[in-house]
Amino acid sequence: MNIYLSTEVKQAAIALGSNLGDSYNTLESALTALNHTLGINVLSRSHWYKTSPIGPTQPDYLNGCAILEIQLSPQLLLETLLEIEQKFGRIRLERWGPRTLDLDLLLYDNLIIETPALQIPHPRLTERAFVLVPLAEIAPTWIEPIRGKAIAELLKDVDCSGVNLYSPA
Ligand SMILES: Nc1ncnc2c1ncn2[C@@H]1O[C@H](COP(=O)(O)OP(=O)(O)OP(=O)(O)O)[C@@H](O)[C@H]1O
Ligand SMILES: Nc1nc2c(c(=O)[nH]1)N=C(CO)CN2
Repeated sequence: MNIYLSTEVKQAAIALGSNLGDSYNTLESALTALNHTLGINVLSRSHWYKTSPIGPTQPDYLNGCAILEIQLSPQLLLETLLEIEQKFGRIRLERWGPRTLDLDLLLYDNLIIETPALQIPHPRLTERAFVLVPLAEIAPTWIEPIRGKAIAELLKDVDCSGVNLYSPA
């Protein structure tokens, strides 16, 4: 892939998830891979959380979020996330089913994008405690541009009972 670096540095928020294989190592390695990508700098990251699965019956997930400084367009950033998913052998058998690595682009600066291939903010961001809990840890004042509400405010509207801090053994 050709990389076109912008001179402007923007911020993006991403979600990471895994519930197949060695999830902790996969998630840590995915963050390292992102940080080693031209045009991406991992600015901050949340703790990992063990979360009850939403969707079909499947193992618990490890979830977390990161804030990236980026010099890539939203489309190139999404392509990069999809490439890293593939690199970590993403296996996905069904919609919302188990996977080795899931990377979602949640927010990009204050942009709203609604195309078939890319929606920002991520359409299910505001309903997912497994995303809002880690995101609120690192970006509580970031305003979700469709609702015009801060992440810490959106967190108040979801049930966080299935989201627990994870400490690696
Ligand atoms: N903001 C976004 N972040 C990640 N993928 C997106 C986004 N907007 C659109 N997509 C598209 O959605 C496609 C399918 O995503 P994916 O397979 O991760 O869905 P899912 O994980 O099963 O469900 P969910 O989207 O609810 O997390 C991706 O290939 C990508 O092209
Ligand atoms: N707890 C949890 N549940 C999920 C997750 C996830 O990351 N965490 N991802 C899904 C598909 O995107 C479906 N269900």
